[in-house]
Amino acid sequence: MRHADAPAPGELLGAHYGQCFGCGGEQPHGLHLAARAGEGLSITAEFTVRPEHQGAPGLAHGGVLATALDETLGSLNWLLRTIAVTGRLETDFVRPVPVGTTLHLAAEVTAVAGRKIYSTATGRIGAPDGPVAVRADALFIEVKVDHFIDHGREEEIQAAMNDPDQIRRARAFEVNP
Ligand SMILES: CCCCCCCCCCCCCCCC(=O)SCCNC(=O)CCNC(=O)[C@H](O)C(C)(C)COP(=O)(O)OP(=O)(O)OC[C@H]1O[C@@H](n2cnc3c(N)ncnc32)[C@H](O)[C@@H]1OP(=O)(O)O
Repeated sequence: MRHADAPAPGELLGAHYGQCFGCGGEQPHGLHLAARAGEGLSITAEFTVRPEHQGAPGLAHGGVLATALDETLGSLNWLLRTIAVTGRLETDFVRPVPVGTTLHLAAEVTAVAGRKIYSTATGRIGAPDGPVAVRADALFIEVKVDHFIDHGREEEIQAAMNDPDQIRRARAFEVNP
């Protein structure tokens, strides 16, 4: 179920953590992916491929495209208000994606079973109805916030926990404030 406090359809989610390689504004080479809440348990997002994202000359690196899918799929957890991490990400690379392309991503939750959240995403070239370049099926696993506190490097964990902005602090860990 979509959480009662989930952002309204059309609302931009903003970065969940400034240092996130997928969405954070403080990562100069990051994807700066912008995700927006959709209807039900769905998300749309956009990401423009920059020269620092290349694999082959003039083309996006496949791992970067997988990151864009992972980040979009991970954003679904904000609609559920569930803390979860990627357990499995199965990716199809259908078309090469040139530098300069804006990839239009769409993701939705397909099922939830206990701690397991199943979801799927596509990335299309140039427009929301453009040709499909990438797609992925994912399994996210719900975790406690201790997952990050126990495994994350101390200095970043402390900095995130000491953030005086309650909403930003909660979102760094994807916790319901
Ligand atoms: C200051 C810092 C702030 C940081 C703030 C971050 C906030 C977060 C926001 C994220 C925003 C988005 C960003 C993108 C999302 C990432 O990229 S997350 C990062 C990448 N992922 C990881 O690092 C996860 C690493 N893996 C793990 O920690 C552990 O393997 C997991 C996933 C927690 C699972 O371990 P576990 O809790 O012991 O669970 P376990 O009992 O083994 O499995 C539970 C169930 O899942 C199934 N399962 C587990 N793994 C798999 C698998 N790979 N395949 C199939 N089934 C599996 C099990 O079979 C089991 O099924 P059932 O028996 O219940 O039917």
